[in-house]
Amino acid sequence: MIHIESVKYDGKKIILLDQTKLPLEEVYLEIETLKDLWDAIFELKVRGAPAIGIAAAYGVALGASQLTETEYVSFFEKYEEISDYLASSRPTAVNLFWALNRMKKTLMDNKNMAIPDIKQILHNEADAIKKDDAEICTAIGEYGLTLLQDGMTLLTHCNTGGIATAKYGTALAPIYLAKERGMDIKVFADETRPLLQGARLTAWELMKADVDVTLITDSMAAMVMQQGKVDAVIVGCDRIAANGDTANKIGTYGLAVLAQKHNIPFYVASPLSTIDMETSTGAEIPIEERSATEITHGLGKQTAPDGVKVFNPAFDVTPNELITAIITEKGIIQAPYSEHLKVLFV
Ligand SMILES: CSC[C@H]1O[C@H](OP(=O)(O)O)[C@H](O)[C@@H]1O
Repeated sequence: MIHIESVKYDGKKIILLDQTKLPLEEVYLEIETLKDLWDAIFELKVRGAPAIGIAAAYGVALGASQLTETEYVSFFEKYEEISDYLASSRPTAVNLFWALNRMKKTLMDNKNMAIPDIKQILHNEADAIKKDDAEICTAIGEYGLTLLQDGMTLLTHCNTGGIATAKYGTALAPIYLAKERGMDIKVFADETRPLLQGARLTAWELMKADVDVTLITDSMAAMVMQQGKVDAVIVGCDRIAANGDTANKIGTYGLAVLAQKHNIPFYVASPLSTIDMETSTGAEIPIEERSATEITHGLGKQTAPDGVKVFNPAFDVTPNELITAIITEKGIIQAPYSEHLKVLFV
């Protein structure tokens, strides 16, 4: 697999692969202000729960590096403003908050250090979050691989590949490892309306890795399952509640219902950083609602009448009872999730 780093930081600027330009252009943005980073996260120039967390970690490191406060109390106050600002960019992917919390803890754990040293420590911690994520996604790939057999066809939704993480991705990680080990795995990729992450990003990523991928519209998923063409569904996630209810890209819940109807395993691939034990059920997961124009003017072309009412939730919640297993870096978790997820955090 050709690894593309979608988020980098050199101490003065964050370099982001602009995912809104794919698949036609590979454009890298040089982000030097917090507003530009906030906008990049909100506009999905950087996207995917783990990648959002990594970008936010570099965001507070960048913001801290630009602070002029020379003593801890005022430095910390300004730092909190930076962190709270980035936390307001998108509400659903818990990795954003997990990364910001880890960075703030690092700052507080080093409050007796000199300010210049604190700034370097924050940079190092953000690098560690990225490095950890690459190892975590590799481990998710290894565990996910144990669920795959040569000749299987998988269906996936949205984009959960290398560009959404530090490497390999989550749901795509086992697919990449299978390819690297010479296994014959085929993939149906849902285009994933309205922003088409599946068509624009997953199809692009998998073709670059020479994986056999077939693009379908979201509405075709039912038919390919009905025709017996899908051996398993594997998706990513943005937040898993303590009982296993899972928020993921809009359309995921429908796939889970279809998978149950057709007796097809439904797997969720998730780093522990996307499991939110503070949120007890899916009903409490904040679901981002996005602008009407993403639907009425999909990618710039008007396809609906002016003034039409629109509902545009970016995510939905799959009840835990529809999930066959959750693939994490610590192993494959099955129901009862309330019991089995808790064990991961002891
Ligand atoms: C490993 S990516 C997880 C998750 O993030 C995506 O959402 P978005 O494209 O809005 O950032 C999608 O829900 C993926 O499954």
